[in-house]
Amino acid sequence: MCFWLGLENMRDKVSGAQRWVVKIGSALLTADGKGLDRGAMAVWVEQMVALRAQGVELVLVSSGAVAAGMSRLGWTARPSAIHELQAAAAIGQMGLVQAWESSFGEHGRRTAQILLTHDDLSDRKRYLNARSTLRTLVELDVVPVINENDTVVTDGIRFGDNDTLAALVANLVEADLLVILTDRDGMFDADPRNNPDAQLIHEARADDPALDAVAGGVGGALGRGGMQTKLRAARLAARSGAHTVIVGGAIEQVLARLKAGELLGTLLVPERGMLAARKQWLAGHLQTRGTLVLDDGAVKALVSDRKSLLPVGVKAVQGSFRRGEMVVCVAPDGREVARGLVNYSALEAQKIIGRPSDEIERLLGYVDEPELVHRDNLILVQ
Ligand SMILES: Nc1ncnc2c1ncn2[C@@H]1O[C@H](COP(=O)(O)OP(=O)(O)O)[C@@H](O)[C@H]1O
Ligand SMILES: N[C@@H](CCC(=O)OP(=O)(O)O)C(=O)O
Repeated sequence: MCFWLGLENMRDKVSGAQRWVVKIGSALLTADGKGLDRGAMAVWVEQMVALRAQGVELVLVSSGAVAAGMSRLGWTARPSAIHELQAAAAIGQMGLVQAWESSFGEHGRRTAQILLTHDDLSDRKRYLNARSTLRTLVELDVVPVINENDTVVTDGIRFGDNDTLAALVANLVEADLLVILTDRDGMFDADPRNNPDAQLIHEARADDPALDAVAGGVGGALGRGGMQTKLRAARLAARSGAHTVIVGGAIEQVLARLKAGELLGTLLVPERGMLAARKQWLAGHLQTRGTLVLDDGAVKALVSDRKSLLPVGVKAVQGSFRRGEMVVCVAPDGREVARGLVNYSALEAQKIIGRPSDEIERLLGYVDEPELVHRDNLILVQ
């Protein structure tokens, strides 16, 4: 079976990527169940700090809470009772974030803990809230360390779904690259545990149906998802135009070498570019809930200058919508010019339209964003 795309410039997409989501699985982080592998963590941190110094924005998705908790509790076998796994995750999460915090701290870097669920990211309002927190953290030069909130959902600990969570995070922060570090060198054309002759797949299209057959098996003793969830994650990340690399976390200087354009692991390529993918996602998925009537200046700012919509350029608000819902933007003559995800509810929007953004705090008592609709969340009607 041959997946080689023969596209030499594909690795440029990896080395040129400006925003990376790096996901590290339990199998790697916990040295086969003997607690957190702090030495390995320090080596990845060193590389992530170097990437940051080269201008790469980083978000880390770290598994390992259950495994770290099991080791703190002295449990040698993974329990099957979900409530025990949840308790282990709650205990282990403390050690996990402490370890990342102190390791990044040695390089003068700060970290922040974010616990998310898939449901959080399918709810429009929570999606925008998570997005603005993460954007702000990245702007503040802090590395967000994300795990699933295992106390309130159990999919992650049942199915090893942190791969999917990492892909959803890649969509959320509009990453151009998702790097999934695992205990194998990448995706092989058969499960290497049972097939010693299995060959590493270097490159493939994320949507190639032939990959389903090779990613069939489930994961190891600590990790749970195996290649299946990694492939699903790559496909999800591809929906917002991100490339995915599945690669061995133990490979020496793995992140630094990927940045240098070296051919490591398995590169899964999206079918569409980032902007086209995001606009298609916006266009396809949402019902509209209201209308914003713009003045001529705002129409020009959106259509000719490709800017965000600020409250100052809106003359009227129609309909009833909440933060995160889709609204239609019309010109003074009623012609639709764009649609997008709105940052404020209809009631809030009523209070801030026609006003400069620096007055939002005085008018509402808080500020979510200076824009009413951010240009990344806006599709122009051609
Ligand atoms: N085609 C394949 N190529 C590589 N690994 C595979 C494949 N199919 C199944 N696997 C298994 O997936 C495991 C990695 O997944 P998992 O245990 O969930 O790790 P992680 O904790 O890193 O998410 C590997 O150890 C490997 O045995
Ligand atoms: N939230 C869980 C992650 C579940 C899991 O097994 O994920 P992974 O090792 O990435 O396949 C934990 O931190 O233990």
